[in-house]
Amino acid sequence: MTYSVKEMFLTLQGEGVNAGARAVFVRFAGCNLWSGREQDRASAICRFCDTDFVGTDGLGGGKFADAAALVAAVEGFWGAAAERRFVVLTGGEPMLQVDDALVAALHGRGFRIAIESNGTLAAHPGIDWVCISPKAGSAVVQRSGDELKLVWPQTGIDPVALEDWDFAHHLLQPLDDPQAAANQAACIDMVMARPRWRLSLQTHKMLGLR
Ligand SMILES: C[S@@+](CC[C@H](N)C(=O)[O-])C[C@H]1O[C@@H](n2cnc3c(N)ncnc32)[C@H](O)[C@@H]1O
Ligand SMILES: Nc1nc2[nH]cc(C(=O)O)c2c(=O)[nH]1
Ligand code: SF4
Ligand SMILES: [Mg+2]
Repeated sequence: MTYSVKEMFLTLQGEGVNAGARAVFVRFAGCNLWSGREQDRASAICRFCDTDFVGTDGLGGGKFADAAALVAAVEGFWGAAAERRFVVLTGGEPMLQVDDALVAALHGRGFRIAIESNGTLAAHPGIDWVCISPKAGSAVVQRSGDELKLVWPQTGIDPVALEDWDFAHHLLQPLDDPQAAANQAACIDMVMARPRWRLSLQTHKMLGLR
């Protein structure tokens, strides 16, 4: 199938348990919880998105005719080195496009595959690191994985109710909005009160990385 990719880049994973790891990011175009148009934000299910995922016009983006073409581009960003090949599939909502052919082709070139997903679609079973970030008002079907990364505070979600979801790590990531400082304080308070959770910071934003 043809994959629509907004942008692709080599950076450090900024968030979550893998923060600091060198990774190729593939940002798929499109999401099922917001059109991506500002005029639709107030009526969207997910209203706090910090990302432009509309179209295929970003750096490294485009339409890739098949999995082999997409993986060749990923490999181009990574370079020849064989050690610890790591790709993060994000978006937009990557599970709208990730399929058997892409997972097999990435594994065939030695990549460990992580996904950043809103959890409303089942994660592909071949993915090596599943990060799910639930959104209030959506039906989360993927309730197991490697890390649950809740953007917090978020009206309509109680973190305590997510503590028994089957994830190896439960993370709170401060909502990046004009109240960022208060949001960070709220996350710290929650982690101090409930040690199941730990703090995830968007370190790429602090470092000026993509
Ligand atoms: C842009 S989303 C793409 C992947 C997928 N659609 C999702 O929501 O998980 C990547 C990550 O950024 C987080 N995120 C989006 N907007 C944010 C914001 N304003 N502050 C903090 N994290 C945010 C999401 O919750 C998710 O963990
Ligand atoms: N460096 C970096 N780390 C990230 N972790 C999750 C991201 C995302 O937008 O999915 C992201 C991103 O956009 N950049
Ligand atoms: S689900 Fe993810 S990509 Fe979609 S609007 Fe929300 S944060 Fe953005
Ligand atoms: Mg991001």
